[in-house]
Amino acid sequence: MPSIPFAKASACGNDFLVIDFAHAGDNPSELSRRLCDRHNGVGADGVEWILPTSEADIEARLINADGSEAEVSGNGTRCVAACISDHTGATKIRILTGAGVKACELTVHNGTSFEFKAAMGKPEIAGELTVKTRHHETTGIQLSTGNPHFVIFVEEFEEGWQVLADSVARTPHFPLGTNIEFVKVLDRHSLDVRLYERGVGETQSSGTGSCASAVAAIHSGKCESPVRVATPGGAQTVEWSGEITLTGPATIVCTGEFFI
Ligand SMILES: N[C@@H](CCC[C@H](N)C(=O)O)C(=O)O
Repeated sequence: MPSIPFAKASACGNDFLVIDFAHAGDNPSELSRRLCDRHNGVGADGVEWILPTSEADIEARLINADGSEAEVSGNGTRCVAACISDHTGATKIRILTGAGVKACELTVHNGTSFEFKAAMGKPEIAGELTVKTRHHETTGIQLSTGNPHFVIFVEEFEEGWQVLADSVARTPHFPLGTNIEFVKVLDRHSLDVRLYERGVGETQSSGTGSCASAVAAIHSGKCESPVRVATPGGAQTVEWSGEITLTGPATIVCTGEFFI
């Protein structure tokens, strides 16, 4: 039976399959959709397809659960780093993504659980934007942390926030789509965040989303670096002074074979 070997890893509940690109076949987008299907596949928020490169230790190409390609994932990059470290014992891993090389440094290791501090580059802050949808007018901060984000500060997470996020992301303001973060400021160094990701929907956590939330909070004077970003799946720490660094866990959950 032809099959594809995979590793599944989770970073604060944001789960990824890490697979050699040699198995991607001629339609990686369709294959990723099948693999990520939570009922008929392995189940994941995305696939990190890995391949050799001369520019870093490894290249990782991210395909979201819906088959769309994304520039980078903060959590997915740490999941790749965990798999590489598990195989080679390396403690410093440079990963080429669609948003440049991300350097990951191992900070904690216990069995199949890892923690890395990753250099995530410089954010590009487009600024405040008001988006009108059928029933709402929503103001947020539009920025890129390698991929697109729209950060909305809220007092409380209102019921149905996922529906609002979906309709905001579909407006013409975001021709390439966007990830949406609803952000509650807890104090000068901590946030509570809910995430609605491009190509996935609601997720437990997001690395680039945590970076975007912290950068938007610091930029608008609500917080100071470092910022602890709590999400339903767990917490990560974001530091920002020029470059962003992101510290968080990644656990290898299982390995297996997907029958094609
Ligand atoms: N969960 C990720 C972001 C994954 C990519 C995103 N869905 C997009 O399309 O930009 C993270 O941890 O950063």
